[in-house]
Amino acid sequence: MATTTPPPATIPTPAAGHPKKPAADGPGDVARLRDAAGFVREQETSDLLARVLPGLDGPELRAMTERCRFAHAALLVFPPDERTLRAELAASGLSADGLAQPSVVVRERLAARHGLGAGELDVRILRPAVPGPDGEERAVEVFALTVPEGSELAAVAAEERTVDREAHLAFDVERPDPLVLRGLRAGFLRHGAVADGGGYNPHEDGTVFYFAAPDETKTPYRRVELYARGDHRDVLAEHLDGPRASHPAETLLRLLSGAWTTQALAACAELRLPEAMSTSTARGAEELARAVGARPENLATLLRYLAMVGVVAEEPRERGTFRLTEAGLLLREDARASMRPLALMYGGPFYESFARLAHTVRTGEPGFEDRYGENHFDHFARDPELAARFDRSMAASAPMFDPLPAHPVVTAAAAAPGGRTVVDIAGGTGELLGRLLAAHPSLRGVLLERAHVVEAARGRLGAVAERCDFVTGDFADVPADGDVYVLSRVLHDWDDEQCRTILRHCAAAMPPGADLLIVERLLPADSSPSLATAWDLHMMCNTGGRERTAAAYALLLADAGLELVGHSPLPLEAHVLHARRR
Ligand SMILES: C[S@@+](CC[C@H](N)C(=O)[O-])C[C@H]1O[C@@H](n2cnc3c(N)ncnc32)[C@H](O)[C@@H]1O
Repeated sequence: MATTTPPPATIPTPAAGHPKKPAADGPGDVARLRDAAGFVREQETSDLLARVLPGLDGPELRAMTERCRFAHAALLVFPPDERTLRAELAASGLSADGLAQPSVVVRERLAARHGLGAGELDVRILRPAVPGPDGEERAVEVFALTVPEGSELAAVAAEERTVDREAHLAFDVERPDPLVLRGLRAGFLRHGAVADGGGYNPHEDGTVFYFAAPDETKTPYRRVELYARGDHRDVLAEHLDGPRASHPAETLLRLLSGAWTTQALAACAELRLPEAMSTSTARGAEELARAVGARPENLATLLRYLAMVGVVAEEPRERGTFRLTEAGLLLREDARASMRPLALMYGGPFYESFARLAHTVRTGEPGFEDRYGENHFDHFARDPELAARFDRSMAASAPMFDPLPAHPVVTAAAAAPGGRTVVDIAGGTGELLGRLLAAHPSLRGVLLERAHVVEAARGRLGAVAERCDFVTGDFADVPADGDVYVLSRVLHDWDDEQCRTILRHCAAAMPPGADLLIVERLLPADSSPSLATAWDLHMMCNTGGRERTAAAYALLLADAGLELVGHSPLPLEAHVLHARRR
């Protein structure tokens, strides 16, 4: 599908005639069209998905088959003129009377590939219908590049016919919504397909996601398309952000301008732009500028950038007006697990410390300490406003705690007679402990924190604070006699030696049958992309800590006389590790 398609041009139906000989080597276009039609006619969606994505089977294949259906196979042909194109279609058993539209996208791709001006190329698109094995509505998508007799474009045709770069298979997504699209996309990527561009077509009100098929794919088609009716640019932004085949300099330019995204999000939060916007009604830059106290022209520039990264969306039917996306909604102060404080932290103090990353790599000293002259916890402790913002920014990831009240260690403690106690070590403002106590009225809690954080936690815990003791202290003060000990996002703040000390304090305080739950992101054992890899850099630069693999945590635990008995995933790529005394 084209991302932008001008209005249709009608090509008059020619008198029937014999197609001319192909202008180049390899199978002629009639044979290629006939093969494509046969392919479309025969394929069952389920079989085809399994061939496109080898390894896809069982419930995942069934789920995908329920959500998308094979819609067309596409190919590029090279007729010398319109009349021949129609004759070739007829000779291949395809309807020759459809409307032909100019195809902007394929024309531009061809021009870029062969170093030609797009104006020199006439590319049309037709979609003759071909029913599937059970009469399903399908088509062959035919792109036609006009290659007049004797034209120099014959060389282009010869190469394209051999490599068949425009050939692709397309699946229409049934009842598309962000969840379904993310699931399908994840399935494609998991089975070796690679994101390869896409776009939103306002004329058709449809969103297309392109993939390069996996190397082991078992069809002759190397590209696959998922097509979803409607405007799904939020999901598309994620798709386009992934690894793409592009010029190396383009890759680097995108990476080098990454800091601008951090600052655009921080500016958006600072201006309280999300509070002035809605997800349903689009507003123009002038109106928004009045609402947030900004200069309209400059705000329009910021809005366009924010639209590019998917935080706002430009209204396709009314250019220059913008609405908030689901991601943008999270930057509102009053959103559940608001990310506004995080945006201000990453665009503020942590932005400045990251400018010292090379210093950290060279010397081992955290960039934060080089910039502010002290450890980041001490620095925040001396600035109540900053401390409150840091505490709230930690709460932004609180959805990762959602499954923890149902963790077997917690439910067993809650079900045990006599009332059990959960000790949350460096528990912040009690985001996690509060959830555990609210879910299990039989549990009591102890929150150990630094003085200023204890005060904030007392205020935040509300009614469950009655079942909680607040202890001001250090890691050396871990209370004894608890049943479940929690270390959530604490160990990654510290180097290995400091972690051993913290874990030894825990082990010394834990009665023999007690459990320890550790919440952290785990570095993957291989080089697969993960949030932990990014936060590994963040911890190194800001706290002198690090993210670790499960195996590295097992070793640290063992050094403190503890044993890792298992771990399970949590939302936002976090994990909960379960340890006991050996
Ligand atoms: C990254 S936050 C994690 C907070 C909370 N556990 C969570 O997951 O949201 C780390 C916490 O460690 C606390 N902390 C730092 N140094 C500490 C120390 N020496 N003793 C006790 N707590 C400390 C900080 O105040 C901060 O709240």
